[in-house]
Amino acid sequence: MKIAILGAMVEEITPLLSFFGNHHKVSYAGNDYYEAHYKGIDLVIAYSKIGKVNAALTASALLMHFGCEKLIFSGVAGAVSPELKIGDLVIASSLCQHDVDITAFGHPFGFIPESKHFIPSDERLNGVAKGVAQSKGIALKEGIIATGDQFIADSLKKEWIRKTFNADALEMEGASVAVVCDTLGVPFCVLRAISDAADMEAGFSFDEFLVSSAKVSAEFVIGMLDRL
Ligand SMILES: Nc1ncnc2c(CN3C[C@H](CSc4cnccn4)[C@@H](O)C3)c[nH]c12
Repeated sequence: MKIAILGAMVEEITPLLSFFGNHHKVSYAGNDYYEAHYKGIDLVIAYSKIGKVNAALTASALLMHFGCEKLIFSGVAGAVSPELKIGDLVIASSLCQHDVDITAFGHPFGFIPESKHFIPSDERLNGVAKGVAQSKGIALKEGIIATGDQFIADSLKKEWIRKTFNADALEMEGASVAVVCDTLGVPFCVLRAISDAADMEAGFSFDEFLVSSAKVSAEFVIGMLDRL
């Protein structure tokens, strides 16, 4: 089994590279891919750089060039649901693009013709995650994650996203990874730990909690590998 573990920022995969110490770096199409092995699983670990375009390119390379058969995204996110606090884990039930707007042609926000409005994650991978959460006594919220090419630091924008997409968390890469994996028929899940509340304090909160929240997500992903 060959599994991809993808982040957007180097901080999101650093805990993974530390854990899987014995890795081999392959540079390809503008990214560095780290190959490792863990309990009989071949791993390819990478970070895409920020945003939907970068994430789509790296996810495509992981599947089409490296032949990964499953993809797990690990990283941080802004909270939309008031239940979610810093460090809390959320796994996507489905993902959408909050910055897609062709409503002028009668389409709902986030909808592109011949595409899915909300892309569903793989139920089996999500089930593994829930099992890990239960066995470790960790809270894991399953909900809609909204993706867009904007760092949201504004309660009004955040509220619009919550109202328009019923989102529980937001970030900048998940839905594009979802489109790539769903289109290529590769099971995926998107796991994120909360780094901020996507409000006017978001920038400061993000800077303070990026590293610790990225570690929460990465450690959880490692726990999932033991159950795959
Ligand atoms: N409030 C929020 N809005 C949108 N996305 C997020 C995220 C998730 N990641 C972090 C990072 C922010 S941009 C970036 C740019 N420069 C430095 C650091 N981060 C981007 O990869 C998306 C956490 N909180 C978010």
